[in-house]
Amino acid sequence: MSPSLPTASNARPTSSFFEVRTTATSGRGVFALIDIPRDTLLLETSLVAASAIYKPYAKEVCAQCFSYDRGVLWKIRDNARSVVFCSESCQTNWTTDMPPAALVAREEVQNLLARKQKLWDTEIEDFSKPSPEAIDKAWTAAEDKATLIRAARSIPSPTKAQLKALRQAQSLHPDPDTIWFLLDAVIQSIRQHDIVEVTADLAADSQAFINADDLNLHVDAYLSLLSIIPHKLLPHIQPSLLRTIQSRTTHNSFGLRSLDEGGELGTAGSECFGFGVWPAASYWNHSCKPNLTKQRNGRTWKFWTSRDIRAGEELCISYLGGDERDMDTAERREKLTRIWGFECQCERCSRSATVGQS
Ligand SMILES: C[S@@+](CC[C@H](N)C(=O)[O-])C[C@H]1O[C@@H](n2cnc3c(N)ncnc32)[C@H](O)[C@@H]1O
Repeated sequence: MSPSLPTASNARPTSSFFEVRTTATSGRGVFALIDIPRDTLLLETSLVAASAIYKPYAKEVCAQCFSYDRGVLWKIRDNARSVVFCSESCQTNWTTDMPPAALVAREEVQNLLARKQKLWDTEIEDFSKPSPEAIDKAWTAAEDKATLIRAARSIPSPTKAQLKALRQAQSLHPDPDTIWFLLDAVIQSIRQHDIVEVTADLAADSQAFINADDLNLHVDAYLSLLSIIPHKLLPHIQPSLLRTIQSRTTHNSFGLRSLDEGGELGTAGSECFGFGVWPAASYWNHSCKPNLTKQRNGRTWKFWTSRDIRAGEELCISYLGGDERDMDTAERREKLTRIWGFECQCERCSRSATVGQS
């Protein structure tokens, strides 16, 4: 019997090629169960927990397949929902896949953002991550407001305090990238019921916010969503969902990049116009000498062996997307620590740390 390709539709991937198990230094990793020849397709997954296209690219990236053509504006537009498409079939697929209330929710968010013309500072200078206690405190305070807002929107005669909380939430200036990402998490959780459990299994970051402002942006986006989206979606906007997805994003995101330029297809040498979380693809550890290559095709990520693999070897991708080839150990470690927040323990780095190679 030939090894089966996992579908990885709704759980930690299992396959006759590999298994997920605990490593000595890097949490869980994926290990080959058998010898695997070069160029073998090991995993194909299109299950996305949430994704976002950065605001400057909103008219240049297809909302369905993430196609990007060097800044060309796509002509098929749905301005009311702030999405563009590279083809009519992408528009049809995107629209058909959306629950009707989600389409209305996108309109409400777009209306809100169009009214609030705040210019967002992209230069981040403060990198003091809030502690887990500060994060808990902020969400607990938000929950008190959320209870009032939910009541103001749901009961026939809300109290003054409930109406005040609703008005305050409606006057917030949510950050576009944050509110679109959180709304997408809510929409995906409606479309795929077990996505929260699947995402919760991923490596968590207890300090997932860049700084206190970033934490506030998330809380504000949560309260804004509660204050404007259709009633039908209110029960789906739960802090547990938003906190789960947010705390998994830093360790498990894949950059959305143009597919047409240098380096490994879909990863390096290209512009990054957004990001997303593909849970089944989030168990590969990083290696500075990877034995897998990855490629995105539309919403699907595929992973292949880039050389012959022996049973028992760990299967790794490069989080540096090919840049690792031109960097020395110190540069690689610096970049992985800065962007991904871990000190690389891969074989190449560990060897060079002991024998002084790059
Ligand atoms: C996408 S997850 C990979 C799976 C993860 N090890 C787990 O247990 O779920 C990325 C996280 O794995 C760990 N990791 C991945 N590659 C590593 C490496 N080369 N050295 C040390 N830690 C690594 C880091 O904590 C990183 O944030």
